[in-house]
Amino acid sequence: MSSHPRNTASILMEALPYIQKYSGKTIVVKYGGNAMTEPALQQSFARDIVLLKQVGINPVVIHGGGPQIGDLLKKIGKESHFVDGMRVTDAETMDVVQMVLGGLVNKQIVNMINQAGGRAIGLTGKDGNMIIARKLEHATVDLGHVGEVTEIDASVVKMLEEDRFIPVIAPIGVGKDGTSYNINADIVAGKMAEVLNAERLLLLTNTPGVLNKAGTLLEVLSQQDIQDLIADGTIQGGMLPKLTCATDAIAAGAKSASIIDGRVPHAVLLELLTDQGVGTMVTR
Ligand SMILES: Nc1ncnc2c1ncn2[C@@H]1O[C@H](COP(=O)(O)OP(=O)(O)O)[C@@H](O)[C@H]1O
Ligand SMILES: CC(=O)N[C@@H](CCC(=O)OP(=O)(O)O)C(=O)O
Repeated sequence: MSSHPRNTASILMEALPYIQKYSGKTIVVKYGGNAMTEPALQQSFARDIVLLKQVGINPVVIHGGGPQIGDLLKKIGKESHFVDGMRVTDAETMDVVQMVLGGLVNKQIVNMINQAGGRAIGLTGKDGNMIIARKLEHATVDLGHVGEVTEIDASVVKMLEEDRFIPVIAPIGVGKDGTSYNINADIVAGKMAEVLNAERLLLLTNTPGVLNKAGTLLEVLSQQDIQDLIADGTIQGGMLPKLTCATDAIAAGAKSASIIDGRVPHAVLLELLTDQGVGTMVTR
């Protein structure tokens, strides 16, 4: 006997309690540069975001664009260097970061969401003095214009949310003196989730989630697990800022943070509105 294929009614019945649970709540979604490479996946991401808004949930999109910054740097003959998952950012690189994140990538995502039937507004952290930052001091390397968030004024985000818009935010901060800062998008997403008191924080990336040394997906991670996995080198590179921000968001009151596989079509809907998870959930 073959099992019955899932019909629309059963899918909707499964989604309904989740829609009720998240109705009127904010969900911060970090859309990583590695997860946004294929047009079909971009469209399914945009559809998911629009659908959330249409059923009364408030998505706030924070995007990355590391590979896209790397591509333009390469075209002008500059190599990318990363330390602990952070791009070493001299003044010229900072200009490229602003062009790529604030211009190209931000407007591509805005356009995708609008094409899918939503009303997205793209901003950087400079708009409305939203993301105030200072230089991130690293113990051994001068990271240049890499910033850390000192303050987020989310009033513009709240205003947009209430007015049926979907905010799409590039992780560029500004110092009190007007200096521009390049901030890892995961960190911005985590801080934004804290400030907005978001119900969920989803970080979309290009792996199934957090993997152990044998390459097996770790579906749930506690704070202690994370410390152990960082200490033994299992978690490294681009995964470090994700788990730092997940840990910080949870310490600040978020119930959970999830690192999910952005290569799975409709990953956002699957993670939020079905019983099935698509990655790693970080808990207390
Ligand atoms: N334990 C781990 N499990 C999964 N990925 C890991 C792990 N440790 C390091 N990584 C790396 O982190 C990367 C994801 O971070 P990053 O490249 O910054 O993605 P994004 O652009 O989505 O932010 C993965 O592609 C992988 O190379
Ligand atoms: C300081 C720092 O590293 N900033 C990142 C900002 C973009 C980002 O975070 O992009 P992904 O999410 O696609 O990795 C960068 O320059 O690549």
